[in-house]
Amino acid sequence: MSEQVLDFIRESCDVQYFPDYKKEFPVFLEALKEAEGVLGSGLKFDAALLDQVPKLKIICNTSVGYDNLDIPLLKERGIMATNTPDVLNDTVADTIVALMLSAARRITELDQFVKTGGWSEHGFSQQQFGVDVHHKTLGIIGMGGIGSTLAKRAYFGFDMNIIYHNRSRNEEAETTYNATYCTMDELLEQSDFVCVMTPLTPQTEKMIGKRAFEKMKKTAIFVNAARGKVVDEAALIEALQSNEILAAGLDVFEQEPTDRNNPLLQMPNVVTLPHIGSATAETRTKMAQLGAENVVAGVTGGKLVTSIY
Ligand SMILES: NC(=O)c1ccc[n+]([C@@H]2O[C@H](COP(=O)([O-])OP(=O)(O)OC[C@H]3O[C@@H](n4cnc5c(N)ncnc54)[C@H](O)[C@@H]3O)[C@@H](O)[C@H]2O)c1
Ligand SMILES: O=C(O)[C@H](O)CO
Repeated sequence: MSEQVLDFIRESCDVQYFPDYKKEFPVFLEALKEAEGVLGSGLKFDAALLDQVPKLKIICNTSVGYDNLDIPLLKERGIMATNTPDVLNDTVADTIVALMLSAARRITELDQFVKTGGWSEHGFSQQQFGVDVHHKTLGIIGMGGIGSTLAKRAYFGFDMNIIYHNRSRNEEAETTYNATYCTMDELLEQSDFVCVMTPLTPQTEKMIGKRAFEKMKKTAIFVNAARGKVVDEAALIEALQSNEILAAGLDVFEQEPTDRNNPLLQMPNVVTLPHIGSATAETRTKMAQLGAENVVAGVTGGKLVTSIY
């Protein structure tokens, strides 16, 4: 949270700032007991915690995903909740393109090859060729804000054929990026790149599992920048180990931070990132500012900018 954003909130509210609330949870909890609003990322409130914070009117998530929040419980308690949609679409879509390119062109693997002397010792061989991204078929599961921003880059920047699966048709993506709606099975069977971009919900949890990987092409590259739990990670590991798919680009994992012994971290054909989809200085500032506007509105009785319900 930048001083600028904190100052914006301070114009209307008393602020107590915890750069890492988990490290000083008892002090944070004491502050929370008096709080009318809370702003942060990954905050979790169960019934027992809510019982201790009677003045709380609003929880502002500084992320677009809000699977950390128990929405039915918050509604029942009359507590408002907000997230940060749209301001991060471009940055997250850029990250996904980076994962696609890195996995297809073996960028991180070859970076290590050069830096550890492999190139000078052994030279470059055709076994190290990658595969093209341009003119391939990109399947997007979850054609929302980020999915359609990715479609734009893939269609205009890489001449890709866009197919998608979503809860409902996205007419803008169909007309602007020539995206074709298809069933999940059709998408899995036809895509060269499968990118999942849905929220984590009871319906999407482990949505991509053994059966889905079996449906994919053997040459498919799987990219997940949504939430780790949308994928059955054991099935992903198995699919990579048995060459059911070619490679993967992952920004998110079932457990974060990932366990050092997670087999995905040992695979040269898997590109990993530490959940940094939106992590640029510019975008994180926009997300914090949007959260700040919401928290001020919630505490002072104003109109919320991006209410979840
Ligand atoms: N890696 C990161 O840093 C990062 C950054 C931003 C968002 N995310 C994740 O990405 C998710 C999507 O973000 P967004 O801003 O595009 O959200 P969004 O709400 O704009 O889009 C999500 C899309 O998924 C679709 N969807 C939901 N359930 C579905 C289902 N069962 N089957 C098919 N489609 C379904 C929705 O209809 C919607 O079109 C977030 O909820 C968050 O979990 C991750
Ligand atoms: O949901 C989100 O916004 C990301 O995961 C965190 O930036």
